[in-house]
Amino acid sequence: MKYYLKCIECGAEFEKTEIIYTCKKCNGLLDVIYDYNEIKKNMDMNKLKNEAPSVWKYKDLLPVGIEPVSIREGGTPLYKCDRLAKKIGIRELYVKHEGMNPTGSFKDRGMTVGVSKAIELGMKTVACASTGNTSAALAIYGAKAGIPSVVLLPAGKVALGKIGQALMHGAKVIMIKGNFDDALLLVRELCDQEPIYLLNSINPYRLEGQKTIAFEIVDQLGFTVPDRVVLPVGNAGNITAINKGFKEFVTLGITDRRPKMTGIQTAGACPIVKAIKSGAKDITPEKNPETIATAIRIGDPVNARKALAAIRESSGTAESVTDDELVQAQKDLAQLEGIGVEPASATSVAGLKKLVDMGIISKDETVVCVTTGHLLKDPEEVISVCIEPVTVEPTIEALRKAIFS
Ligand SMILES: Cc1ncc(COP(=O)(O)O)c(C=O)c1O
Ligand SMILES: N[C@@H](CCOP(=O)(O)O)C(=O)O
Repeated sequence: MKYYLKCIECGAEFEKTEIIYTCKKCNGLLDVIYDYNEIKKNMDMNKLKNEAPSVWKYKDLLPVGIEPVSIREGGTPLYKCDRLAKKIGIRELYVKHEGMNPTGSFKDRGMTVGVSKAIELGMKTVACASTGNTSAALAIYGAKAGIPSVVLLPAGKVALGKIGQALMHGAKVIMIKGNFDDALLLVRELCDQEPIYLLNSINPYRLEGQKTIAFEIVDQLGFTVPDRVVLPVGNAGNITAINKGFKEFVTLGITDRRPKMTGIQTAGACPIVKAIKSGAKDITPEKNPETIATAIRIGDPVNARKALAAIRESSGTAESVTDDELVQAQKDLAQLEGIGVEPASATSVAGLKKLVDMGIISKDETVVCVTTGHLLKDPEEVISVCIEPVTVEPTIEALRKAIFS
């Protein structure tokens, strides 16, 4: 398949065989560009309409030419959430639950493509910085591929389940005395100096896997497009990737419009929201991001330039929510719809509610919220925000008392 890398800033083009993460001329972010006419010519519409969704269903739009390193990622449920919609006050709400991926987050979509690409390029070791989920996914796909993985985590700020995954799947886990942004700078330096393949979202190939969320949403809505997609934003790769997916379906003539991309951050870590609200060209990095949603505790999102463009060109918006608001949304998802998510994921629903209350999102819109990670990722947060279980003597009287009084 024909494709190449193109700088989003200066337009410089690079061969698909080059091992680069940013533009060699201006250091801008890179995009993967395909020959859409060729893809269109060879597109199997019958397969597209009838095969069950999964990342590799869309392999004609993915930059991998080998048998992929896969553990059946994607094909996550799109739930119609009428009780939650009623509580928020909108007509039609869906939740795309990415927590149902093999490692419990959307990162698997990126890593199945990213680690496959590493193998195709002949790389022997992979690495990332992570707030947790990226490291879990890298460890698992590295294990499946049979190559070592190195993960740098901000010490003391990663949810337990994610560290457990990275350790058990055999990654070299290194705690950095700093935040995620510090860890990312460090791992970029390492990968520039050593033959280690960087698989954070600055790697344009990894983001290609994540655009399949858009393809699946269209697929699962019977080849229609929602008015709006709302999702959490941290390092800002996912909102960029999903927007690219929707754009590609329009380019290929599969759909005829795109949803408004709406990014949600927390009040303690919201550089993208501030830039959108002020109309600034760039973000101002935040030095000390802080939030209960450790997955998006990020002050200097590396994909900010792509994400700001995605939000603006899709006529979307961005909003911040408090930790209290996201915990309430996490409970609503769990108790009204049976959808268990980690704190960062619940920002999508909290943000939707806030934007509906503010009158910015119309009650008549069809909205898809993306819930990015599973509840079991962060059991400590769950325990800290829920009522403690009661302990009773093993008698029917004590049991009755505990239940009925
Ligand atoms: C659970 C979860 N939700 C949301 C995000 C934010 O995604 P992105 O960094 O692509 O903006 C992340 C990671 O950053 C995450 O782990
Ligand atoms: N939440 C992310 C942080 C950024 O990872 P990225 O590689 O997608 O930029 C994580 O899980 O580590």
